[in-house]
Amino acid sequence: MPHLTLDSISLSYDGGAPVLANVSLGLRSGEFVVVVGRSGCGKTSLLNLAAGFVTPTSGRVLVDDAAVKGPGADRAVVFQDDALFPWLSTAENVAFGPRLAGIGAAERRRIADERLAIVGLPGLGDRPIWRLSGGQRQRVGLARALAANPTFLLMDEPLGALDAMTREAMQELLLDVWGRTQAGFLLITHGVEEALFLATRIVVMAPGPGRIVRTLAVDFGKRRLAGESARAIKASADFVAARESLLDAIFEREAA
Ligand SMILES: Nc1ncnc2c1ncn2[C@@H]1O[C@H](COP(=O)(O)OP(=O)(O)OP(=O)(O)O)[C@@H](O)[C@H]1O
Repeated sequence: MPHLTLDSISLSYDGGAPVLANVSLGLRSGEFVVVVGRSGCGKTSLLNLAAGFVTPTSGRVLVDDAAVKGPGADRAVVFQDDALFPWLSTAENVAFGPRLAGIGAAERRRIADERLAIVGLPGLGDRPIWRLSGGQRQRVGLARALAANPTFLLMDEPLGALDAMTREAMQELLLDVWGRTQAGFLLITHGVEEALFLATRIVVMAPGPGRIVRTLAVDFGKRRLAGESARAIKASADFVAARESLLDAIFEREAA
């Protein structure tokens, strides 16, 4: 099974103080790993290492057994800012990667339409980007990431700019897409409930220097995909207990 590995990573930018110290993290196909932690603990740096945008000061980033030397089509990235091209149509945005890969117009359109259907925007391919809502634009960003059939999907606060209701709908969509693709998902969020609802594994980081302080296996997302309602899951005693435990870990509170 394909796996992405961060092995004993340390990172300093430009010879400065260490931002990450001895961080090890694995991501396999079919896993949904969510990284949480206070501002500045190095979450985005971790994702940028996995994406190949940043090189570690020491340690190794591997896909299977091969060293990552830069960005690759196997690792798609979705940012908070959807970063769409306003001068291209929705379908052209989705099929931007396939266009760079030299795929012809008809096949590009087929890929775009299929990915738009997966993210719940069937038939919107011809719409200009400026006529989409914020939530729709974020879906297009997700569809674009899916266009390359990535093995790993790396997401940095993808829902952070959305209003609460759109965000909840997008959480459901992410679960659905994860369930269909069985890619390995790595997501950074400041939302504790979001982390619990989506993850198969939650990784808690702490700053000074950035490091992993706790790892938590959860199955609320799997329960949702098995048909339990989101409301029932979030109101359940085990969800509430897991939320408290996660908050303790993030804010280093002692258990009462
Ligand atoms: N390109 C860079 N050059 C120098 N320092 C950087 C760079 N990127 C991040 N840093 C520093 O590294 C530390 C970790 O930043 P990072 O963005 O990885 O944390 P984060 O946990 O994602 O933060 P937030 O939750 O606020 O987004 C911070 O002190 C930040 O100022």
